Amino acid sequence: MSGIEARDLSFSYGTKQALSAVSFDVAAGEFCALLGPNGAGKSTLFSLLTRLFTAPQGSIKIAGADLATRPRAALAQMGVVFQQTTLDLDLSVRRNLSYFAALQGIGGKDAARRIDAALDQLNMRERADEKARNLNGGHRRRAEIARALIHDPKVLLLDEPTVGLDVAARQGLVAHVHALAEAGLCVLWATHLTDEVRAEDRLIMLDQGRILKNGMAGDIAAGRPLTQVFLELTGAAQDAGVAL
Ligand SMILES: Nc1ncnc2c1ncn2[C@@H]1O[C@H](COP(=O)(O)OP(=O)(O)OP(=O)(O)O)[C@@H](O)[C@H]1O
Repeated sequence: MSGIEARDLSFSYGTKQALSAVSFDVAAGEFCALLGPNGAGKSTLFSLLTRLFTAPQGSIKIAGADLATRPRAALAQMGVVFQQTTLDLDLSVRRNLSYFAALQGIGGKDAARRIDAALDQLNMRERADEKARNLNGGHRRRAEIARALIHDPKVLLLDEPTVGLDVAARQGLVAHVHALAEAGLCVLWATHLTDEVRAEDRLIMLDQGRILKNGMAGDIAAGRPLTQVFLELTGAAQDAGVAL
């Protein structure tokens, strides 16, 4: 399998159980929304998938490579966009990308070709020579996604990448990343916003460290507004004192 295979993942912070027996697959060419309210366990799951934390039990395969026993091979197939921006704001977009390429052992003409290709995929080539500081939030995010694609990964992980963006920039980013999945990439997109999920996406609904639903978003919504289904299933509306 060329995407993500996660089996029986659990994780605790001391006595606080953040994930319980989480298993799922995301295939190549799939856009999978990982939807969960605050505290659901999305960031913890990302930390396990990116090997920031070691899973005490269960297993993770990235493009067929086991993260525990073949970490280099697994991480080489992974592009990651973290919740907090990690661009150097004083450098141009191109320079940010070329530093990342150098870290991956990619240089010279090969790096230049890959950087142009990645920027084209995000429609960012025209901005290549602008300082990251001068870009708006949406363009900074697109530059970060381009950077995550330079080494040509098979899997792209994004942890709530639209936080702080206005509606137009959010929609633009969602559309760009869907296009990447349509081109064959396996995408895992963590969010707590139901309007970022399309009916044809895979949807994994996470709450209190457990998977509540895993299937096609349209099937899970079953003709009802996804927001309402999500609020009912997670009990979030009740917690917030909102009548549905
Ligand atoms: N360092 C930590 N120490 C103790 N508990 C933690 C720690 N980090 C997270 N938790 C708890 O683990 C659970 C899962 O948190 P996590 O950050 O993974 O959720 P999340 O879905 O990413 O939430 P958000 O959308 O708010 O970022 C929560 O109950 C959280 O309070």
